[in-house]
Amino acid sequence: MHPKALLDACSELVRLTLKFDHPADAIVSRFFRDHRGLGPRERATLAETVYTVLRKKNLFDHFAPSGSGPKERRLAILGFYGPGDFLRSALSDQEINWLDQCEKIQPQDLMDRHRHNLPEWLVQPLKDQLGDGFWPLVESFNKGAGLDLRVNTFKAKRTDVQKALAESGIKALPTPYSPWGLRISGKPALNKHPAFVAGDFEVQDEGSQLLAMLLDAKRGEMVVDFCAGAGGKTLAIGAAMRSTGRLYAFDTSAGRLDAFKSRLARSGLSNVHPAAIAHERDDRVKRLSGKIDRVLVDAPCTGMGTLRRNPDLKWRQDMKAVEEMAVKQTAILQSAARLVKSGGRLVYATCSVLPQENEAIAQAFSEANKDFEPLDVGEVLTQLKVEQAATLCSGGDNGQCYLRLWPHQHQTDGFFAAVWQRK
Ligand SMILES: C[S@@+](CC[C@H](N)C(=O)[O-])C[C@H]1O[C@@H](n2cnc3c(N)ncnc32)[C@H](O)[C@@H]1O
Repeated sequence: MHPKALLDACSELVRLTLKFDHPADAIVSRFFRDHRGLGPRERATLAETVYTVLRKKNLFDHFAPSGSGPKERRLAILGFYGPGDFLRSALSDQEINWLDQCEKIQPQDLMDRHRHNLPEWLVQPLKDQLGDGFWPLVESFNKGAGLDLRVNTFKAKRTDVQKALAESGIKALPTPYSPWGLRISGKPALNKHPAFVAGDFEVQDEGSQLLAMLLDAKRGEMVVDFCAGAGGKTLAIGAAMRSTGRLYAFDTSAGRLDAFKSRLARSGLSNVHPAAIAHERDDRVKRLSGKIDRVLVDAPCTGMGTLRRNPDLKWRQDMKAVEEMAVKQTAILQSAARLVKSGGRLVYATCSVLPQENEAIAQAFSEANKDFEPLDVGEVLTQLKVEQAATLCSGGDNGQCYLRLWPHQHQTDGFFAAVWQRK
């Protein structure tokens, strides 16, 4: 594609994304569907340009007024993903001049808001928790995420998948904490790889793998993944159960559960039972009350731990959304807890880094439900032979009460988890 045409396409995609009426990944996928002639490189340029604009929106909004032409074009120029010469061949002299001026500005000459590129409502909660760690977190949010795989241990061994990938020229190293994980260098296309097609691995962040591990589901048990969505964690739990027992995958979104079906077929698991529920107090939930060995509540959340992948989320939410989410999370956790039988385990998890969606929900639940005894996540992970488990945790007397993963410290998305045992 000619540089001018590619820049025009980038500007159009930036315009569509900045309406914030749909998630950015959905808008990008739709754009690609509507423009089937785009090649892989052009798609990469388009997607990365849009994501850079979303990541650095405060900074680019600060630079844009000194340029000329439609705003989305100025933003696309600033965020353009590709060689500088290629971009400049699409620009007017005036635009080249402006871009040169913008690129000369040093980070130390900028105001904090233009450096952190976060909405104000999100800044203080992060600074309060992290202190000096705030800027390293910001840096990792602005870099994009790596690529982790979870080996389907029901079908394959981690070393064998690693070898199969190496034979195709894909370098994969064992993840530091999850015994199921491989971390890939670069972003190779994997969905046609024979090992993927055979169901030997799934793409899954190492943090998500650790959440599924915390459930410690065993062969033959009755288990519920209460907010199963597209089933990422369900598959990990089903494999841990060696395809035995019964694993219910509940979700209020029938669409997400549908998307799960092809992954489930590939996984080879026969113990998973997806079921759409109307809400958390659905009759199906009532019928299973007190009968379940382990329940995972991977609650809907603001997703503020996933800003490396979903930078649009920070612009599409606010404190009011956090408060509304907390009400929903409390209700779902309370309802899901009724499923757990005496001696059974309950895990509450989010991919948010905000205490309002995490510690606050867990503490309130512990106070209101004295029959649920909080377990130290650090101890649970140590028993599961996860290396350096204590460094993944925070809270409580020994700092090991909750799982607390951070992109800048653990190279995972931001995750939280709390674990209880019913007395
Ligand atoms: C964080 S996502 C789950 C991701 C999924 N566990 C995975 O690993 O791929 C939260 C899910 O909760 C579902 N959800 C929202 N409200 C719910 C409710 N009241 N009961 C059950 N699920 C709900 C959403 O549809 C969404 O799929």
